[in-house]
Amino acid sequence: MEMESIRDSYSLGMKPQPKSVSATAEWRRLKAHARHIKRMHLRDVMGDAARCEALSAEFEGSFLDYSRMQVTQRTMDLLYALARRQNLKLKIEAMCRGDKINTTEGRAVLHTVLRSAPDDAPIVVDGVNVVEEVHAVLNKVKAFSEAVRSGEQRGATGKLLRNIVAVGIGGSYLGPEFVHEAFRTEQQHADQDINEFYRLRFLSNVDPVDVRRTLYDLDPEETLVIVISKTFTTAETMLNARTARQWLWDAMGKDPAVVASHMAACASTSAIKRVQDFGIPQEHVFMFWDWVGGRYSVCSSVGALPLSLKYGYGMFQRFLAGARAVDIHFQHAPLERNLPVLMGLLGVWNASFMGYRTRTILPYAEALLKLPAHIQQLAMESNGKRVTVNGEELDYDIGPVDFGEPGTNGQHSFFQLLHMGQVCPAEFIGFIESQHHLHVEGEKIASHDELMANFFAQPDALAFGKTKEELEAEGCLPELVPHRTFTGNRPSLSLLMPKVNAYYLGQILALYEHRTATEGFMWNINSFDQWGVELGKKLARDVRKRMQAFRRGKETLGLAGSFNPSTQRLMKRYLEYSDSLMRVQGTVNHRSRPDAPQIAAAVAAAVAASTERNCQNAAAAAAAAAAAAGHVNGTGGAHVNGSGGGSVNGAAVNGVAVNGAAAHGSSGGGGGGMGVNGSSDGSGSGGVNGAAPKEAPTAS
Ligand SMILES: O=P(O)(O)OC[C@H]1O[C@](O)(CO)[C@@H](O)[C@@H]1O
Repeated sequence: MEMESIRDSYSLGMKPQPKSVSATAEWRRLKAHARHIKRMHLRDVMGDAARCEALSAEFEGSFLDYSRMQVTQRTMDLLYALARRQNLKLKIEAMCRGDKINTTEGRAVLHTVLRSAPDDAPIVVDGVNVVEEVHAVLNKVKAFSEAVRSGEQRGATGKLLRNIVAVGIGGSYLGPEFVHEAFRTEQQHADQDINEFYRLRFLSNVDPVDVRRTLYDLDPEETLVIVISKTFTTAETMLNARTARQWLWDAMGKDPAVVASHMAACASTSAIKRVQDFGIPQEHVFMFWDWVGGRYSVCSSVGALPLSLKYGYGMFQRFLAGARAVDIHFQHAPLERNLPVLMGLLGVWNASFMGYRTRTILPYAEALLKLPAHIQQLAMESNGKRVTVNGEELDYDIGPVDFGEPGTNGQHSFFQLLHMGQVCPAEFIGFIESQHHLHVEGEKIASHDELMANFFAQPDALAFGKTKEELEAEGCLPELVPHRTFTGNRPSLSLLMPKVNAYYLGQILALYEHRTATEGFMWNINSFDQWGVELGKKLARDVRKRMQAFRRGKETLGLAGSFNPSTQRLMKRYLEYSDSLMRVQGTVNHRSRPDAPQIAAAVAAAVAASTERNCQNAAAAAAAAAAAAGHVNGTGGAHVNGSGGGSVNGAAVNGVAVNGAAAHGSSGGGGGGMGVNGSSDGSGSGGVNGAAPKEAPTAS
């Protein structure tokens, strides 16, 4: 469909849009109203019981109180008027029926179908009923996860597959991880010993430290690696996937049965050829679709597969049910009673009319430790835009910077700024029931009550502040009064939910997905593409090519004409310095934990030497240190093995890989450990626990 016709179909039946929403009368009224509101202080209106009552809404036991937002009923009425002007309800309907509202990619946006019921009315995309496709995949996930958990599906050597390693990044990681973090302590599953038997880990960063941390203590024969990538092209994910595959091959041989038994994939239909080329059999491929954005994909096989393997499919079904409940609420509740719509309108009010450029998410539940990170990607990759759906520059502020931490930890991190720095609207999420009841004998208060005392107190501290007069009345030293005055009038909303279980976790997920979409619809932007992530990836490809050429000796360090002087200088320093360090060979023995101080000593020695601007000293220092360990290889480098260890600056460096140490089957005296290879020529020869690279040192 041509862009024009897609846009026309999308705007079918909608009021004609002015050039910019900021040109509408509704927008101008809100702008004028904001000037009035800025003269209001929350401490002057928070005593109005009728106002507090009016500025709240409830859905299925989840209670939203937004009376500490800098709004009045008039504000909300003006926001509802703008929502109607912006055809908000029609846009929600268009999204949920499968219109191709992601106009720059010509795609529908149908993450709601991921939690549809099997007998829901068909939703057809490009001639296909996607409801049927969704349930075919969910059934496949159910069958596979049950086969693995029952022991029917085992590894290549017959062992149970108890370790699940999910390889993915961005939306192929952050959503599943936030849910995993919450499920881990959810009592309903914790009682099931079988869930404790399984270990779920996420390998997202291409940093070899993430590889090591994820794999170091796992038995490859007991491990199922799931490669999660919509495109199956993301550089970080694919290198980590090849690394994990090599790790499996190192342990069990390069037999196709190894990948067939120990790897699976979640990928979009357009990536199927790449998945097959990687060697993963079709029965282990769990599709999702181009009409599911990465940051909206946790309800697809992206979340379903790892979470069902770890917790059982039933848990994931309850999670989907919670999300579905909010989907229905979002589509049918009136604006004034619609929780995600209210949160979205308040987001628009704060960003576009009150001028707040940041927003903090504060779940008062440690189980939601990873929720802020998920919402960061969801909100900022969706609404961090600069043009409208029609490509016109925005002439109004949108998309705040989102950040957050669980309470009460956040209070000891950035609350100083929240109370006395720039104004940053806060979103407090609290729960009536804890996942874990604890009242220590002799303590006057149960731990969850202590947590929730802060959930109730902090919003008032932000809203009311503490005046100069109050401080003086308390006898505050005059010279401290300016430093201890709290201006207050800092907006927040409070969401009080029953508990963190699978169902309400699904509700939270959908609440924020639909809050994000509401903001985008109001701002007239495309919340479902992400062109902004492309340029950095392309430049990294250029740098990668030059680094590989240098490592292969085909590139002088001049790098002239390729990069600006700053990048050239930085790359030159990195490449020279790391090249010298690579003569310090060691193996990473995944089964032994190099001591952090020892690593620090090794690197400190190399850094100390390099500050004399002579990178050769780094190798000399490291070689001298390793010589002290009695292992010097033929190439003048130093081999510090995984067992006897060596010494660098007096600290024993035990099994430390410094910047791409070559690896080989044995870790010297360390017994059958593994090395993760980045061999000195950068060619990656040998791989994880592979044959020693050609220039690998041999322990004397
Ligand atoms: O699932 P893929 O295709 O590997 O993409 C991973 C992530 O990279 C992005 O495309 C850019 O961050 C995200 O939207 C996506 O979730």
